[in-house]
Amino acid sequence: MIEIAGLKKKFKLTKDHKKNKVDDIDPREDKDYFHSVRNVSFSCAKGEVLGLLGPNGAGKTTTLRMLSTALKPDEGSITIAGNDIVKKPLLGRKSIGFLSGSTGLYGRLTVKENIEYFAKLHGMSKKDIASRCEELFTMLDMHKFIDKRAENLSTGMKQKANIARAVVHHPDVVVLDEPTTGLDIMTTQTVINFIKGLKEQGTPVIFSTHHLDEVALLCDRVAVINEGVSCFDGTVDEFKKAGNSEELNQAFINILTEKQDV
Ligand SMILES: Nc1ncnc2c1ncn2[C@@H]1O[C@H](COP(=O)(O)OP(=O)(O)OP(=O)(O)O)[C@@H](O)[C@H]1O
Repeated sequence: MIEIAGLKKKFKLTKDHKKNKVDDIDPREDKDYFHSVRNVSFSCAKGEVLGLLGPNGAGKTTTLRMLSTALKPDEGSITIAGNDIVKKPLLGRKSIGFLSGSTGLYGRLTVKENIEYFAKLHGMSKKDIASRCEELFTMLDMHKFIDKRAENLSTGMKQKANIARAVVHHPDVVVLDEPTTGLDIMTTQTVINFIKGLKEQGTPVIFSTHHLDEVALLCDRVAVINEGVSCFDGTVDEFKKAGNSEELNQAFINILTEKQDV
């Protein structure tokens, strides 16, 4: 179980930003700071998949980077099995498997060498590394390219390898930032099946997406962020009810625009 409560994160504005400021000021901007995340709360229990939704710039990536401990929240708590990982970031790094757009691989190493290397960094034994790699290479359909250098991979192969890297240490919670963006249909399906597999194993999964068909296929819960503030957290059925539509895209638009009587 992971519980996120009252997260806030602001960034100091640079001189360049202030200089290039346009008239249409974002409500999240004050004199010196941009308040990317102003009040975000949601939770995801064992065996649940949560879809994190929001328009471009809503604060999803900033929120997920706080869950990964890459960013320290200004306020709020992130609790996994009773431990606040904001206060215990090392424990957080162990507990969370995080995939972001900038998750990287060493180009000169093969895929297998990369995954083994990150497993070693997590202190896994040789035996555990061998069995975990075999499991992940099968789940993510990677066997055909595990001996290729990472610098020679296609976008889809790279993403699968990055996912394997993110979860190699059996994290308690898996957090994926737009895991299917830019992938072809076959690779998207493999990633969707992989998330289903994590769910079956009881691992809570939180992923951000702009694709509501993925929410329909995978999610038990939905959290919506708009301009850095949580505006919905509940089950998929509650989401449809709150958005007054059986159709997820329409429910999402209605929740954002509060036209819930449409
Ligand atoms: N380091 C930073 N300094 C200033 N502003 C930032 C910084 N990082 C993010 N922001 C701003 O915070 C807001 C939220 O960004 P974030 O990347 O979290 O949004 P998002 O919901 O993931 O968007 P998208 O769906 O487009 O990926 C954006 O307006 C962004 O420009």
